[in-house]
Amino acid sequence: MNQSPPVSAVRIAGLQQTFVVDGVSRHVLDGIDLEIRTGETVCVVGHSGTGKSTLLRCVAGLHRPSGGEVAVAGRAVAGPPEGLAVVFQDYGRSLMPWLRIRENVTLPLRRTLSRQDRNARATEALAAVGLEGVERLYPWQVSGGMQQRVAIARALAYRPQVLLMDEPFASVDAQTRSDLEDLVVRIAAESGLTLMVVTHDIDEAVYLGNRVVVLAGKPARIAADLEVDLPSGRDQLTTKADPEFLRLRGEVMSLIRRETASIAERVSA
Ligand SMILES: Nc1ncnc2c1ncn2[C@@H]1O[C@H](COP(=O)(O)OP(=O)(O)OP(=O)(O)O)[C@@H](O)[C@H]1O
Repeated sequence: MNQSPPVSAVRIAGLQQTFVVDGVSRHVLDGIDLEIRTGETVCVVGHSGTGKSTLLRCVAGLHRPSGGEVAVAGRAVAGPPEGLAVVFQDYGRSLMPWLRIRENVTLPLRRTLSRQDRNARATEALAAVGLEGVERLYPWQVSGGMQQRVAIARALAYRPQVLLMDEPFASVDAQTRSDLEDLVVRIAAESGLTLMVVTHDIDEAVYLGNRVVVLAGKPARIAADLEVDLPSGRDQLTTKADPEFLRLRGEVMSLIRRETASIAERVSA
């Protein structure tokens, strides 16, 4: 049988991004080529200010690239693409405090689904993130970790094919962070979602990812694109003690350290 090759969920080719602020131009991304296969989780790490969020925002259609191409599910991105959802770090700003949790989750579905279908989706998505029974509360009546679960539920209720997460767990405590990481691992395995996660945390990147992409340089390029060859049933204790986890973690860390050292050299020169 003649099968056509699967379309990449995300395809980035020759991406350039330059910002001009007060007449001063800053070249942030230089020729980024990246392909994310359907169902894959790709984590993007790099030094602070390297351009990780800029890359994610180009995929989300929130920045217009200065050059190159971005396509989601085979379609060129010219604005927020259909079938794509984003979870940002700051749940405090992404949830509407005057809406109950159920209404926050159903908000993006108002134009497309009946009230009954929206509510069914919300119930299902809130259950998927372990948040039953809080539908009628307001976001400020639940903990920070629960608010971030609501933000994830809202993204899931939309049933995206591609989910982008920008430092999604940076604002929660360490225990909540590992719970949310496990939640994402489970959702990715069960739903077949394609995930792109931007994170500062190297352990998190290796734990969540099928691949870890390291951005480095000014302007930034892809310094490494590493396959994570760890068993899929990941677990905070056994996976993080696996020799392959420790090897990859060390490799990513040394790439980022090398970048930090070269920044320090440039500053002192
Ligand atoms: N809209 C914008 N206008 C001008 N400059 C911008 C804009 N967005 C980002 N930048 C600049 O681009 C560079 C990369 O920013 P970006 O937020 O993508 O980095 P990052 O790697 O995500 O950083 P961090 O890890 O600290 O969040 C920074 O120098 C930032 O000031």
